[in-house]
Amino acid sequence: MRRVVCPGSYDPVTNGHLDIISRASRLYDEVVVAVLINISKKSLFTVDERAEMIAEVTKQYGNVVVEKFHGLTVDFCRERDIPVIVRGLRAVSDFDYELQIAQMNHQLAGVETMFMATNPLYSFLSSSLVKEVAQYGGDVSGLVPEPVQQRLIRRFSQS
Ligand SMILES: O=C(O)c1ccc2[nH]nc(Br)c2c1
Repeated sequence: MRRVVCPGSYDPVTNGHLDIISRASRLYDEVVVAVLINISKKSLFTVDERAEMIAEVTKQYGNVVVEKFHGLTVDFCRERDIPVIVRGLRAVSDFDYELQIAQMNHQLAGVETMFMATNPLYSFLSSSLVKEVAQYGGDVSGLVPEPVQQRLIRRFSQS
């Protein structure tokens, strides 16, 4: 079974992420979306909320599973015998960092990284920017899945 992992913080999942996940789900037998638990980084949504949102918006693909992890991505891959990481590249500016991480992951554990060019519609998109816009009442429809938009509206109306 050809399995890949799509690691990230997904705080929250955006349509850019979903574009990569959906395309990977058509290329591989199973896509494991690995939500990073990073206690040193303040997040808007808890890791469980983030995982729930991803599971909700990917369930129609039928071959996407969502897991949570902390530590090195290559350790996650080793523990689950997953040989490939899939990462999106939004713009040239992503490449330097992503190449460095990919080379380190190969050095550490022989894990390969397959890069996918994100849909140009989402090249400007990041979870951080979406949160910033939503925090000030900006309309992020079309940038995040509808359930995520609703959660953003609720979250910022509470604060
Ligand atoms: O949302 C982010 O922070 C983020 C980062 C890096 C990324 N690469 N490809 C995608 Br889609 C992507 C999204």
